[in-house]
Amino acid sequence: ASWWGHVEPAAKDPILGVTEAFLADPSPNKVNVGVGAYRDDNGKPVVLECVREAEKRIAGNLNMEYLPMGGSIKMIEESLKLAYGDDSELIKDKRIAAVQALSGTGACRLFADFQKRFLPDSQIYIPIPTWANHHNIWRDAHVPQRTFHYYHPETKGLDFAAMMDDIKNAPNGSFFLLHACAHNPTGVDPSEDQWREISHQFKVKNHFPFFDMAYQGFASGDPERDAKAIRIFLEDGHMIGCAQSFAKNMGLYGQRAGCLSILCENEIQAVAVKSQLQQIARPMYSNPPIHGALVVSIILSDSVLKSLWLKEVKGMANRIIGMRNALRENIENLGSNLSWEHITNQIGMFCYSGLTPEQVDRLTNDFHIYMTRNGRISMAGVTTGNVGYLANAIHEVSK
Ligand SMILES: Cc1ncc(COP(=O)(O)O)c(CN[C@](O)(C(=O)O)[C@@H](O)C(=O)O)c1O
Repeated sequence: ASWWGHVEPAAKDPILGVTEAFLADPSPNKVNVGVGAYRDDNGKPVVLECVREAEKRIAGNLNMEYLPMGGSIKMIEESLKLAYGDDSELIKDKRIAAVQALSGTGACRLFADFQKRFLPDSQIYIPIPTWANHHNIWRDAHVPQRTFHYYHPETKGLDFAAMMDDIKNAPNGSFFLLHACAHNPTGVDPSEDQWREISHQFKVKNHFPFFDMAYQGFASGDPERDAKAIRIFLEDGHMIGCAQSFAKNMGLYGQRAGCLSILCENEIQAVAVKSQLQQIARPMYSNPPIHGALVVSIILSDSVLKSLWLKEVKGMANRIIGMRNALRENIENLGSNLSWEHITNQIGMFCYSGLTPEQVDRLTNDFHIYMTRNGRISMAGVTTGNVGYLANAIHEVSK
């Protein structure tokens, strides 16, 4: 008998499977608005100027040594300043346990495994809907999942009342997964006032907030503004966890550059927590990749390169905002009698269009347009060259 004859083919990943289907399509006017990867107005991937400059500085000073289990100290330092603030007292007081992670996915997984190991009876509340892979991550970490209301299908906005009910009704001291900005897949974020109410309720209930911040700078174009939710929670004294990614906002997708941080009561606790995070990493991948961490460190620690990065990330955000306006206008000009206001109300990489799975299938089969079946449109794939074609197809399948 064969060893692996019983192994079944895995189901297609709901997001990465769309990319595979797109690549396999020979049609010349195919459009990929599936995976959340930024494209320029020619539909091409972008390597930022600040990254190119960092690469020039690295070239010739090759270093292939192991990083420590916790990763690059410099990259961690710069990541924490981005998330917690340049002059954060918490950083000065060394209260943040932080390790370099394998991008945002790795940061979430490291946290989930840490949560399981040190609070084995805890569970986690995950928003409806959320990034598909969140469910896989906490499932594989064997942390039971609960859900909480987030998106309101009728208004295509936030279901704040239902969300607050779920927060109030959850057992005290529950873990909640929160998207810091640019919620995936809905593009719907709480307002600043709503974040303040959420933070207050989390204090009342002593809930634990775990922020997944995969798009800092990508939502509004301003990393400081996109960290507002985290800053509100920190001002209110919450102990938080935070997953950071440099995949989108620095275009380092394949470099797998990210950071996991856990705010502790004091330095002694932070040292203990960091040492345990390293013990989880060691048998998983031992230590993280060096190159992406070097690029991030060089850009964020050099004032000229950092301001170039800020300009470029704002440019990416602005192009997407421009495409939101263009897509909405194009569909409205075709005489659609549906409301498409949500396309410009929503923020970040994605538009939650409200198209049904069947309508999405028609977009793919009849128009060679690729998006996830939940109707999510990666706005980064929309260009001045394809926005008219996309609008027409959306109108055709939704009228
Ligand atoms: C909320 C959220 N958190 C974490 C990640 C992980 O990203 P990384 O590990 O590369 O830093 C993504 C990326 N999600 C996608 O953009 C997407 O939803 O299309 C895509 O990259 C993916 O992996 O699915 C995300 O949307």
